[in-house]
Amino acid sequence: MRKIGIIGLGHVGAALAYTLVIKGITDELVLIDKTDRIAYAEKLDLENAQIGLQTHTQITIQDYCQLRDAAIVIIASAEKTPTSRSEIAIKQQQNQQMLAKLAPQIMASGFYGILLNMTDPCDVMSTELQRLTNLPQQQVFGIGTLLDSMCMQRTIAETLFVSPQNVQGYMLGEHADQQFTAWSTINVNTQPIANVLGRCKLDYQALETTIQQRAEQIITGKGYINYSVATAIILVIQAIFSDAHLLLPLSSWDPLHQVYISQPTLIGRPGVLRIIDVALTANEQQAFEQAASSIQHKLMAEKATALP
Ligand SMILES: NC(=O)c1ccc[n+]([C@@H]2O[C@H](COP(=O)([O-])OP(=O)(O)OC[C@H]3O[C@@H](n4cnc5c(N)ncnc54)[C@H](O)[C@@H]3O)[C@@H](O)[C@H]2O)c1
Repeated sequence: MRKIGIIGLGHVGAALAYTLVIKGITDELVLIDKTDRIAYAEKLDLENAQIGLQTHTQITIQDYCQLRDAAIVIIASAEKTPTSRSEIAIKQQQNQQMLAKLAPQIMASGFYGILLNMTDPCDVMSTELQRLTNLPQQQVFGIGTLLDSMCMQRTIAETLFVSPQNVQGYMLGEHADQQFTAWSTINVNTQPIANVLGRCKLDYQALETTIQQRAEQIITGKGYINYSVATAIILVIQAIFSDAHLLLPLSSWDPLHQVYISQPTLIGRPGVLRIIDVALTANEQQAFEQAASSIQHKLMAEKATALP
């Protein structure tokens, strides 16, 4: 039996629950939100939706004990959707306090599966979540720059008139605040992007700006991102269930910097299998170091404000 838990049934959690149900990816789904009526309404709506499906998903709500034998729990709870990426930092303290309440309840159930964190600031909160649950680092990670990398694939694909699937490579660093396009990792139609851009005389800086603006435009436009992020989470869930050994830019533990940071991460049934070292250019390595410092700084600021 495949069992998944979702904590936080806002825009992301609800879109994810719907996608899991209509694709028949999980046999059991545990839905938890701080508001009972939201969880109850989502259960009824998803149960009605199943009348038109050939698959069945058993849905239970508001019961942390049900997480005991879940394979994966997705943390999609937040105090309030940030309306801009800069607001994410302001929400950090509230979200940290929220995770401090959730984590003991998850662990009290006897849960020993994989925790996938969505809550922003993603790298900081993933670090916190591992500390709070004390689960092995292999079993805790965040969505990191996966969605941002999808934005990069789409932007480059549209510019060069190719399928986004023909664009491989990563956005790395700290999701939202200090993320960067690792140009040296990007191939288009198997060619290094440097060759392709050189031929088309395209400007890296202009392209980087368009990539970075893509997610921001969605957030300013409708106030949140849900469909694309739900798809990104489904990709991770299926890689875990099928033990795919898939390489994705996720927020995983970096022993050198002692933080979670978005880096190329190999995913399979146990969770993180290993981090893949990519040869970055000197500038990209510097951007990665800055991202690590930014995450460390936010964690230290959090500790300082937590003191009595
Ligand atoms: N990394 C990414 O690419 C990415 C993309 C989209 C969203 N996000 C992040 O995902 C998180 C969720 O986004 P959203 O748009 O769904 O937010 P939202 O505000 O729509 O939903 C949050 C939900 O969490 C619930 N909640 C709050 N406190 C809770 C608690 N203690 N226990 C259980 N539930 C609780 C709220 O009731 C609400 O339903 C945010 O932190 C957002 O920034 C990350």
